[in-house]
Amino acid sequence: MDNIYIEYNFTISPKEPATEILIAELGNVGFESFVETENGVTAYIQKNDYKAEILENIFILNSEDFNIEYNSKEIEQTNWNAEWEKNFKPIQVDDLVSIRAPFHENPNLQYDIVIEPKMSFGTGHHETTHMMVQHLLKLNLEDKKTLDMGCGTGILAIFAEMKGAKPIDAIDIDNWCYENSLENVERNKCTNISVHEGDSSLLINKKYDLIIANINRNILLMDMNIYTNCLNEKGILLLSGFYEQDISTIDAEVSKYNLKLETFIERNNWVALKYNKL
Ligand SMILES: C[S@@+](CC[C@H](N)C(=O)[O-])C[C@H]1O[C@@H](n2cnc3c(N)ncnc32)[C@H](O)[C@@H]1O
Repeated sequence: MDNIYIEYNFTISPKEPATEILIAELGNVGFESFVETENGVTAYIQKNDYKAEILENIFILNSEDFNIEYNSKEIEQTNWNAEWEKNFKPIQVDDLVSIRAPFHENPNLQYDIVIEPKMSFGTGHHETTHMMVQHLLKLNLEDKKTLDMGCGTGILAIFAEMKGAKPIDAIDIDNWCYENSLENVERNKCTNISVHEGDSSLLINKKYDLIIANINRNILLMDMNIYTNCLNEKGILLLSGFYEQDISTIDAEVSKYNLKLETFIERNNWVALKYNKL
């Protein structure tokens, strides 16, 4: 019985950011693994963990902003790791950074990030993560007190430490991401990162030289006053998780707090913005 799984194929439109939300929800109800597909995601749950409420949860997720449909089938699981290895391809950013799973060969670039994402977001495959790594690459992070808000797998905090940032707080609202970040921090032998489970309520009386927040448009707009309040003078704020057409709304909000947009990167209509505090 243990190796009988139910495979769910979800079709999600538009695909982002609903895929991320769905993966987090499915993780909470016992799904074990996820493979992103062209139109959504395929997720697996052991048959003996399956409960009828799962379908209700998925139904609740449908909203005016996105639509999720699915079909499911029972499968006999043979070698899950082999499936995983087939589907998680290593990533390279600007020929300087490699992001890979422990079972991939090290391509020996300047920076080598090893991530076992399991159910968390943050393998470098997504445009937003890729662009945040590109921004970080260009910065001098030596001894910069850093916050990675919405850390997912911990990838950006880990890269910030590799570039000399310290101390670093990595925060995620999701318990799975918290656990996964702890594992990845250890896997990359990082010693300057504290991982916390929670949200912006953890930021009272905190101060940083650099804040990295790859979350989504609505959370960023909602919490911007708190993030910017934590930023030291001349500090840097990197934001991603939204589309090019959202720049004016985000910029109107961030500009209220004495920050100036210096530059941005765009990739497949996703953007990552760099702000300086005046
Ligand atoms: C787009 S992922 C980014 C992951 C990683 N930082 C990266 O760049 O690949 C966004 C993360 O933000 C987390 N998140 C969502 N809302 C949050 C909130 N209000 N406070 C903190 N984290 C949040 C999600 O659980 C998710 O792991």
